[in-house]
Amino acid sequence: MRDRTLQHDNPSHWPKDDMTPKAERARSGGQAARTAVEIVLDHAGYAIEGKPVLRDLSFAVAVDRLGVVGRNGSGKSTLARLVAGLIAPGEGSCRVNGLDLARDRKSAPREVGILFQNPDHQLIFPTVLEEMMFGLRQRGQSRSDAEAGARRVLANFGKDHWTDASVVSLSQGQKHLLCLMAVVAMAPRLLILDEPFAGLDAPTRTQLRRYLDLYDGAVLHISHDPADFAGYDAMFWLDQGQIRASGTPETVLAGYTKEMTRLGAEDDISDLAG
Ligand SMILES: Nc1ncnc2c1ncn2[C@@H]1O[C@H](COP(=O)(O)OP(=O)(O)OP(=O)(O)O)[C@@H](O)[C@H]1O
Repeated sequence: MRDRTLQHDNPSHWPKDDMTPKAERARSGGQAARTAVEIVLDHAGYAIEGKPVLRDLSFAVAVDRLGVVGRNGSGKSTLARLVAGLIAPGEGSCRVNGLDLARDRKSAPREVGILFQNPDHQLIFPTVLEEMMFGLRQRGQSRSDAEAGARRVLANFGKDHWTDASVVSLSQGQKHLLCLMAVVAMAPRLLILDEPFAGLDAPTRTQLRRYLDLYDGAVLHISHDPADFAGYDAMFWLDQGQIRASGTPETVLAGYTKEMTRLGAEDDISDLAG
C-alpha cells in the first residue's frame, strides 16, 4: 500500500523523515497531538522449537494508534514481544525509533512498555503506591522522586484515593487500570497492549479504553474486539505469522470479520499442530 504512514512491502523505501502521524487528533480533555512511533521490521522471522511463528515480516509504520488482529496462534503475542525487544528475531531485524531493543535493553523501558492479559502476572506489591513506584525505582529514580511520580499519575487518572489501597482488594477491572497506570507512569514512547481487556465486562472495557485514549504516547494494541480500534490510524491482520492485510481499521476489519464468520462455520478447532 502507498499510505506514507504504513507500508509493509519494502521498509527501505519508507522515508525516514516522515514521522508525522496521519491524524494529529485532539485528545479527550486536551488539544495536544500524540507522538508517533516508528516501528520497522525488515524480513523478520521467529521460530519456536523449530516451528516458524513469524515469517518474513516486513513493514514500516509511523502512527500513534496501531491495531493488530488475528486468530488464536497467528503470532500476535510473539510480534508484541519482538517489538518490545523481549525476544530477538531469528532472521531479519526489528527496530523501534531506530533502536534494536533486544540488544539495547537499557533504552527499552524508555521506548516501550507492555501490558499483558492477566494483571495478576504483573502486580507484585501489596499496595497501589508501591506497585506504581516499582518501575520508576527500577529506572533509577530516588524513592521520593518515584513516589512523587506515582502520586502524579494517580492524580491525573483521578485515583488519588487509591494510593494506600491494598492490591488484592481491587476488582479485576481495577487491577487492569492499575497495570495501565503503572506502565503510563514509566511514560514509554510506545505502549504495547497484548489483549489486556479480554475477559472484562463491556462497561469496564469502555472505561479502560477512555483512560487509554488519554495516553499521549503511541499504542500498539492487540485485540479480538473491533471496538478497541475505533479512531485508530492503521491496522494489521496477522495470519499464520504473516501479514494478510493492512490499512485502515475499516478496511482491515471488514475483510477480517468476513473471514472469521466463514471460518466459524468450519471445524478447524479439531486440527492438531503437525
Ligand atoms: N512457549 C511456546 N512453546 C511452543 N509453542 C509456542 C510457545 N509460544 C507460542 N507458541 C506457538 O506459537 C504460535 C503463535 O503464538 P502466539 O502466542 O504468538 O499467538 P497469538 O496470535 O498471540 O495467539 P492467541 O490469540 O491465542 O493469544 C502458536 O502456534 C503457539 O502455539
